Amino acid sequence: MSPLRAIIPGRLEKPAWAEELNADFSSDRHQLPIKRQIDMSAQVVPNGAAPPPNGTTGTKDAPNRMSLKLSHLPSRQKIKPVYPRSPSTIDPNNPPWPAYRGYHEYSFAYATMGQRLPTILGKGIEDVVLTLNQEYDEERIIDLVQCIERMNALMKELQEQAKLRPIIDDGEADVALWNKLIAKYFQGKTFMNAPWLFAEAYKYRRLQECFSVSKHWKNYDVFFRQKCDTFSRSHDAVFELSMRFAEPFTLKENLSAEEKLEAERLMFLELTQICLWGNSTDLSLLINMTEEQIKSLQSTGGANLAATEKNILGNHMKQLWETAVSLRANTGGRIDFVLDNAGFELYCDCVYADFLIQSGLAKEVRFHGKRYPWFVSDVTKKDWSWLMNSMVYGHLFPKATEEEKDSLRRLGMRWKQYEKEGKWVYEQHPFWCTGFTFWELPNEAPDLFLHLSRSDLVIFKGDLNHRKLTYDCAAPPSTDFDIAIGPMASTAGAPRICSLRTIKSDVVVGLGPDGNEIAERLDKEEEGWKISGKYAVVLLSEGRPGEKVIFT
Ligand SMILES: O=P(O)(O)OC[C@@]1(O)O[C@H](CO)[C@@H](O)[C@@H]1O
Repeated sequence: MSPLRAIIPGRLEKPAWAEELNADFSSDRHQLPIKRQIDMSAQVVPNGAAPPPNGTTGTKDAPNRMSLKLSHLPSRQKIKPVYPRSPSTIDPNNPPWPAYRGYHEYSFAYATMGQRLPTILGKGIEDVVLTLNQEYDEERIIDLVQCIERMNALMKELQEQAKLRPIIDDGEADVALWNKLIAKYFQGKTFMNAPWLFAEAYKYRRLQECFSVSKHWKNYDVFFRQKCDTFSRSHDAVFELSMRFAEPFTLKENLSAEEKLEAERLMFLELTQICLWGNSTDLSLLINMTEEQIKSLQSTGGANLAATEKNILGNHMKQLWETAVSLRANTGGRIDFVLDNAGFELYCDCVYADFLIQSGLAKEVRFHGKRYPWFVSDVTKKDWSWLMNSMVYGHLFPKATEEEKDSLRRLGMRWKQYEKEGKWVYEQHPFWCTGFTFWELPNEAPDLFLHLSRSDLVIFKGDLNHRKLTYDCAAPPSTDFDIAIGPMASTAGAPRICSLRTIKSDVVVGLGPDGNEIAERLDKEEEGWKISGKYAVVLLSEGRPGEKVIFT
C-alpha cells in the first residue's frame, strides 16, 4: 500500500466541481432571495403609488397591492446560486464557486479534516513528548507539559467537531486578522462545515497557539525533526543536483547568440520542472515514507523531465520563458518566490533561483516564508537557515563521497553569499499564515500587495498557495487562471503571477478549453488523480503590472 493510500480513505470518486454546483447547502446566502421577496411583497404597489395604510386593501377596481403567497415561491432546494457568484456576494464563507467543506465526502477535505489532521496532530504530540523526555529543567518541563495538554484539547475539539473559537491574544502579528475573519464569517462554524481551506489553516494556527502562549516554548516547531530528517534521507536527488550545479553556469564561447539563447532556454525549462516537481515531496501527505519512495518522487533526470512534461495539464512554460527573457532585456528583474515546503523542495527552489541570478534573468530574488510552523512542512526562517548552514557545515550525509560533500558545500556557500550581497532576501509577512485566501490579499494586506506589485514576477509554489490563489472552490477545470485568481489578476498593479503546483487537492483550473473533458476522463480512469501529485500545472497571469495601486 502506498503511503498515500495508508491515510486516504477510498471515497473520492465524485467529480467534485460538476456535482457540487447543485449542492452547496453550506451557503447561508441561499436564503436571502426568499427572505427579500417576502419582505418586499408587503411594500409592492403598482406605478410607484404610496402603499395603503396597514390593514386596508385600497379601492375596489385598482390592483392596489400585489399579493405574493409563499406557495408561489420555489422551494429552498430549487434555488441555486449562479456561479461564479457576483463579486459583491463573494466572501470567505461564500467563494466564487462552491467551497469544499469537511463534510463533502467526495472531496479531499473529508479525508483531511476527518483523518489526516488528527494523524498529523498525533505525530506532533509524539514529537513534543520526545522533547519532554530529554528536558531536565523543571520550569521548562512544566511549561511543555501544558503545551501538550493544549494539543490534547485541540485534538478533542477536532474529533468532536467543535465550533471554531477566536484565537487567544498570544502576541502574534496575525491575531486581529484571524479574529476579524472568525467574527465576520465563521461564527458558529465547526471544523467540518467551515470551508476546508479556512478550517485547515485554523487548525495550524491553533497548534501555534499551543506554544505561543507558553513561556519557554514559543518558537517550538513540532515538525522540525521530520523536515530535517526527510532532507537527509534525500541523498540521491540532493547530490544529483549539487554535482551538476555547484559549478557556476557557463555557456560555451564558440556558440552563436542564437545558440546561447537556446541553451539558456533549455536550462530554464528543465529547472522550472525541477522546481515544480520538487513540490511533490510533501510531508503532510507522505507520512512514514521509505527512502525508496522518497527517491522515486525526487528523480530529477533530464529524460524523466521530458516524460513528466506531459503530466503538466495546464502548461504556460513557454510564456514563462518569454517573460523571463523580457526581464533580462530590462537589465534583470526582481523575482519573488512565495515558498511552500522546506527541505528538498526549498533546495530545488534555490537551485532554480541560483540559475535566475547567474543567467541575469533576475538581479534580485525575494523568498517569502512562514512566521511559524504551517501545514507541516512549509518553510520557516529556521528551516531556511538550517538548509543553508547544513549544506555548508553539516554532516547530514555520512555515505556521501568527498566530491559530493564538496559540491554541496560550494552551492551552500554561494547561496549564503547571495544573501550577504542582498541578491537573495528572505521575508515573512504575517498574512501568509492567515485563513484568508489571496483574493483578499489586496484588501487585507495592502502593504504586502504594494510590495508584490513592485516585483516583475511572483512565483507561487505548491498546492496550498494554489488553493489560496483560486479561493479553493469548485471552479470548472476549464476556468482561465486569470478568472480563477480574481483580484490577484484584475487589481491595478497586480504583478505577473506564476503558479508552480503539483496537484494534491480538489481544485483544478487552467486546463484550457477542453479542461472539463480532460478532468472528467481522469476522474473515470484514474481515481485519486487530484491528490497523487503525479499531475501538475504551470500557470501564468499577466496581471496589471506598472499600473498605480489605489486602495479604496
Ligand atoms: O502546499 P503543498 O505542500 O503543496 O500541499 C499541501 C497539502 O499537502 O496540504 C493540503 C491538504 O492538507 C493539500 O492542499 C495539499 O495536498
